[in-house]
Amino acid sequence: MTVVLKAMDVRKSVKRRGRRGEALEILHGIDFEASAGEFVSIVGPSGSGKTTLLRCLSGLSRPTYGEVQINGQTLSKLSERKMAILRRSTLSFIFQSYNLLPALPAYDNIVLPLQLAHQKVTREAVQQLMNDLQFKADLSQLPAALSGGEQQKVAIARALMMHAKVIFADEPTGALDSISRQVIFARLRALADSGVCVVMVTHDIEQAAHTDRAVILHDGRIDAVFNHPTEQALFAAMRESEKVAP
Ligand SMILES: Nc1ncnc2c1ncn2[C@@H]1O[C@H](COP(=O)(O)OP(=O)(O)OP(=O)(O)O)[C@@H](O)[C@H]1O
Repeated sequence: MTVVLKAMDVRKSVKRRGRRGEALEILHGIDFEASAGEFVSIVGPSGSGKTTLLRCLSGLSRPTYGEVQINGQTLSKLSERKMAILRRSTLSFIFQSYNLLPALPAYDNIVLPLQLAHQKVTREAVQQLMNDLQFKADLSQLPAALSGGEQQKVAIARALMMHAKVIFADEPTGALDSISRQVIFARLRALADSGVCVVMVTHDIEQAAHTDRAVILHDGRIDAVFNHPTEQALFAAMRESEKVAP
């Protein structure tokens, strides 16, 4: 399998407010690899650094130390322009907070990245995908008129339409009912099976157990890695380091 994503000794510090700029290290040296066709989950307790890691891996945030490579390109060495091209051509993001543009109807939110990347898209293709995702609302609505789950589906559709080679997803099904959760998860699973590299942050151990590899994060460090994880193994590992109540 071709490695498409590689992180070497990634550290991330932030400046703490009101503490004379004192730095707080959130990630303490993360090594990570993911290949084409691999579905990797990142799990761990709240505050363990999952979102921070995903942002560093995806180039949305610059590590303080160490480096991230996507398709052999070191992100910190890319110009803004080259990074923008890489984002448009190769990467897709599903954010925890949806990141929809409030002034644009749902449909426009979905197709905007495609239009920016000069890719063709038809209303039928978008409607078909939304039907598959069991999106029942009107695509001409503004995000504010949609429920949290519907907004999440719009954000997911926007990412899926891009035909990206690497998908970064932060709690992509957090706002969804259980049927929708399964539908979206199955979609991501199928994309990975077709050769896409999917990296997903999740609190859902059941879902993580259906990914190819689960990385457990604890206090900004990788605590354990499971290839072909099982729910039992993941729960045991989380308990082991007192991350979930027994
Ligand atoms: N910009 C920032 N300034 C200060 N602290 C931050 C900043 N970003 C993240 N943190 C802290 O770093 C830690 C890790 O945050 P992060 O959001 O990565 O955790 P997480 O594992 O994704 O949590 P959750 O599961 O709750 O989403 C938290 O303690 C958070 O408060």
